[in-house]
Amino acid sequence: MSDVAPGREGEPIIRVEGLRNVFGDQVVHENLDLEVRRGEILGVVGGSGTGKSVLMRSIVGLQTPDAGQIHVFGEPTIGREETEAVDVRKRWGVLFQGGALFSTLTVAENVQVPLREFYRDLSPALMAEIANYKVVMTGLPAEAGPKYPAELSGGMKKRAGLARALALDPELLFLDEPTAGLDPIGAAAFDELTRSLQRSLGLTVFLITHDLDTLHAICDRVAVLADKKVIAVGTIPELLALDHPWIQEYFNGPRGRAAVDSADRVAAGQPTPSPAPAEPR
Ligand SMILES: Nc1ncnc2c1ncn2[C@@H]1O[C@H](COP(=O)(O)OP(=O)(O)OP(=O)(O)O)[C@@H](O)[C@H]1O
Repeated sequence: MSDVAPGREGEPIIRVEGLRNVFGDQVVHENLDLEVRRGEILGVVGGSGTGKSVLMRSIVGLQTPDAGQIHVFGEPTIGREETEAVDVRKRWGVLFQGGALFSTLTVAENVQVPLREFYRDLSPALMAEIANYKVVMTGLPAEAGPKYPAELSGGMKKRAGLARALALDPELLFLDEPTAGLDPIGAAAFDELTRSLQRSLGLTVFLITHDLDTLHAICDRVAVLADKKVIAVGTIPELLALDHPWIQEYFNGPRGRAAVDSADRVAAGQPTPSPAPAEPR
């Protein structure tokens, strides 16, 4: 666990109980429980189609589950009108898969979207100032603000999406496969950025990923989705002690072992094939 949010670290900030999601005759979640603790980076893993994104969408209110309870910051989020949940929604930011930027808006305008939604009274000058600050905070050059998404590299788009997710100074950050599509160096740099922002801003992070290097580099705990539920949550050594076949294959397969070797080299201060550069890619 990280050393942020003194006093309340470890308290559950998200509590999911008995979640059920069904699409037609496909049961995606059945009796799924999960707690996310304040101040942690929780990695969420599972095979393709196990319902990681549906879980995230359920938590942030974009998917209405068929059963179950979800509390975020102690407030129920299921079945509430958007206007009722507004105080809770302001306290989180979401980076969707691929960045999900509005292609007709500049980077700075994209970052201003949540500000316009929740703080309509802010002056245009202040909104522009906040947006520029968030852009730079994610490691993008200030000149990226007036650019359109099509003018950015994949890594820069992810950073722009992150800047938008941080627009409202959230306490809780949802990241859906943030390093997917990035080369190993860009992915390592994004991991580094996530960890440093989480520490400096005291964030709690819900991070969906397939990236074993990310899990080893920055996640405090990992939740494993399989069999329609969260079958285990813990540190990687704790998970490795379990004999579930998917967990063993995932963490102990060739890619899992390579990620362990890489993490060990970082811990030992030895050079690795994918050092994090200063510049965004
Ligand atoms: N709106 C929807 N309507 C119908 N089926 C859906 C809907 N959203 C998700 N599903 C189905 O639910 C299942 C879980 O989808 P989800 O996107 O959560 O998986 P995932 O674990 O995030 O997968 P991946 O790792 O491939 O991104 C999939 O079979 C998907 O087709």
